[in-house]
Amino acid sequence: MSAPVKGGERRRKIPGTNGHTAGKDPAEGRVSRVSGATTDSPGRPGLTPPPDAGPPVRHPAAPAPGEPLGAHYDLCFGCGGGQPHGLHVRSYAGEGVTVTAEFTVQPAHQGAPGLAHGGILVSALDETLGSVNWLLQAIAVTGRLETDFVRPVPVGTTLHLRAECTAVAGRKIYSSAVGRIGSPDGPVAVRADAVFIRVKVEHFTKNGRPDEVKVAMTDPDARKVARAFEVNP
Ligand SMILES: CCCCCCCCCC(=O)SCCNC(=O)CCNC(=O)[C@H](O)C(C)(C)COP(=O)(O)OP(=O)(O)OC[C@H]1O[C@@H](n2cnc3c(N)ncnc32)[C@H](O)[C@@H]1OP(=O)(O)O
Repeated sequence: MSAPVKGGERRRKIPGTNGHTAGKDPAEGRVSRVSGATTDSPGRPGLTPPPDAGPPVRHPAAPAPGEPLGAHYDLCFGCGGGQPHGLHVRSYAGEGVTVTAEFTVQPAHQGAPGLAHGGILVSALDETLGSVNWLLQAIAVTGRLETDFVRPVPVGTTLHLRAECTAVAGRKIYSSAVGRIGSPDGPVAVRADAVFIRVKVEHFTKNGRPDEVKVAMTDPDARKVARAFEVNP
């Protein structure tokens, strides 16, 4: 199912495309799968923006490029400081509607001996992609996330992630991300495309634990609260 591509990296063969991805990966300087070939299933909402999608617009109140985004919730597995075995992803606003992030693989994150578990890598991608929504000042949850695992990631590696919003259509926010080993220019280990769906705070109070949402909303860090719950579409 995979076709070899440059540098020994492999990409999924996309049905009907002769194995080539038509799109440009923002981190690779080519057209993204999101805007090019589709992996969408018939009758299922997918990762290809519809024709009426527009470019993402960075919100005027978005943090400046280089500014750390911090955690949106202390107990978040991806970014929270209160999860001993969490990922402790550190993310930073980038130019435009982009985010960079770093995640160091710990022994608690292993799948095979000495190597990161694939689900952990997806979580790091999800966290980074989710942080991009803050630059739109949008509260959104992951609807769909598709990942290519390109290289194994050893324990102790710092994964350098970069995510970019590529399109917005109504409540749908389309983004892509890449994770590189050891440095922002290192070899690609993982890539992902995702669609996030804007939600209101009721998504968390109705589906989660309302009392804990209330407590989180009293956090003295007003920016954290706004990022997590208060910026509504
Ligand atoms: C708070 C700060 C966060 C910072 C970073 C966090 C990083 C981590 C992010 C996460 O991991 S979030 C947790 C994982 N995700 C979830 O738990 C979401 C679970 N799913 C849902 O709650 C609902 O399915 C969802 C809110 C996504 C959609 O339900 P709705 O009833 O609100 O939407 P609806 O079904 O009416 O669909 C709205 C639009 O989204 C589209 N859509 C919905 N689900 C989709 C999907 N799965 N894939 C693609 N598109 C989807 C749908 O086709 C439609 O498009 P159109 O407007 O064009 O008609």
